[in-house]
Amino acid sequence: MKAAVAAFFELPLHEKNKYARTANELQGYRQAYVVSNEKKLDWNDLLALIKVPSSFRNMNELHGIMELGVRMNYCPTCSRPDLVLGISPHSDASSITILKQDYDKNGLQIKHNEAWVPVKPVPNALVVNIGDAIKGSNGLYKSIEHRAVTNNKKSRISVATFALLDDDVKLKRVECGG
Ligand SMILES: O=C(O)CCC(=O)C(=O)O
Ligand SMILES: [Fe+2]
Repeated sequence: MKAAVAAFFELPLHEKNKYARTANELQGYRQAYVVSNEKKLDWNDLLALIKVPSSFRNMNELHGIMELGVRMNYCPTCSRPDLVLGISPHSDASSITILKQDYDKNGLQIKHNEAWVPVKPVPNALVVNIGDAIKGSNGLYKSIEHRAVTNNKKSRISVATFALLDDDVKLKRVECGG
């Protein structure tokens, strides 16, 4: 999978732009390389896809018709990683997110007690994050704020898969425990 994602991002820009995301579209390719004096901005390329696998069409009450969103991120090396972020701080709109990150590069950080804590990659392991939809339905779980940093030695690829809710689903509190 990583080789396929890398092969896409290594294509010349005019080839990648054949899949460019247009206005009002969530899917497609876009670049976000901007340096600003006021704010750290994103230093990455991304390709987003949204799919509704047929086996998910009669999903559960939480998701309605569940969509799977896949965001492939490519952060090239950056000579000034202090000036940019791979991906700015955010929480995911999903119920859960399953993230594959390069096992030999640090990048992902989560906010814990007001500090950014690196999530050390574990070979062959996936990171599972709780997203806003679970946070909204049950105060016990927190949708985690996270970001990705760049480095000046190696480019980094990550692939995040989001379990997304149908737009019409109303969030409600889930009772836990007994
Ligand atoms: O690159 C990472 O480790 C994080 C990716 C991420 O947060 C996202 O795509 O929503
Ligand atoms: Fe995220």
